[in-house]
Amino acid sequence: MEGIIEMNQVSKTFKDKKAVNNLSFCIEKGSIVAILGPNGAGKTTALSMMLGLLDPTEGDIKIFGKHPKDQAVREKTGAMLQEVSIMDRLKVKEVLDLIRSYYPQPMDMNVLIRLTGLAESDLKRFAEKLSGGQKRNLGYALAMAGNPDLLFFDEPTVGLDITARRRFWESVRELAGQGKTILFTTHYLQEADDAADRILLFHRGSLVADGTPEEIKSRIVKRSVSFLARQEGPRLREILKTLPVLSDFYDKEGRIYVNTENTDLVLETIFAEKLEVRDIRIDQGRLDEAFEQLTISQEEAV
Ligand SMILES: Nc1ncnc2c1ncn2[C@@H]1O[C@H](COP(=O)(O)OP(=O)(O)OP(=O)(O)O)[C@@H](O)[C@H]1O
Repeated sequence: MEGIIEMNQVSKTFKDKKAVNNLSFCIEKGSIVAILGPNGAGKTTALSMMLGLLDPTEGDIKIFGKHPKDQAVREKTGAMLQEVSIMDRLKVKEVLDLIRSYYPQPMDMNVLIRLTGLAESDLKRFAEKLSGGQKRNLGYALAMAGNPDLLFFDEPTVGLDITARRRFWESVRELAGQGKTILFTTHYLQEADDAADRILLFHRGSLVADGTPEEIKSRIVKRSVSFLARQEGPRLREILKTLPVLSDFYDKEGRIYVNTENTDLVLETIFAEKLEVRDIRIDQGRLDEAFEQLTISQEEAV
């Protein structure tokens, strides 16, 4: 696979604050990657370095095999940052035409309008008169105006309603299907899970997990097998304690919970040992709870 973004031991320090700490990863062509992390995790700083807006204190960044500030890289890159700044006194169509004119092969205006959900009537309006959500759509259109191969979005769905959010992610999927590479930041595990092929989990400037949403979820979400025991004899406890996959086990309101990474093995043991249990349930912990726990436990480890 072709590496579009290569980060090699990249750090950024502001005075004595290490905002990004020794990041190394490679992002492949056509992928949709989420940088996920709580406030202050270093997401925006990392993105700004990839865009060439900030220089790393240490390490090396290559975009399309070149320095992020290289003109050839800029021509193939689009970005929508948290604050969408829009030129005053220009109508939406005029702004889009102006930005498109800077690029050798801009995106077709009709495609741009379709993908971003800007209405025909929006095009004739002054950009500064648009609503917050419409300004975001314009920000998205401006990011794509040059028909870039690589797109960066910093918290792209903040302030968008559910319909606009869905349209946005559908269009991002379409772009990835055409071989474009997309990197976005988010605070929400659910959004990263819904939209990304790969999640880079940041905490306090460091990369603490890297994998598919399934891998990240299975790492951080606890699963449990629970049941009611007909007789809560010592044999049951002894057998449960021998399970190699056990991470925790407790009673709650008469139900026994076995927290485990391998629910299949717990079930197999229950049946093989003919344990007298009934009403067996498999539960998956909530994603948001698990994410919160992970970031808290990372904080405690620091
Ligand atoms: N220009 C700067 N000068 C000093 N410190 C900075 C600067 N920019 C960022 N920081 C600090 O670096 C850390 C990482 O900030 P960054 O904005 O990258 O985090 P983030 O993950 O994008 O957060 P958020 O989700 O709140 O946008 C924070 O502690 C922040 O205060």
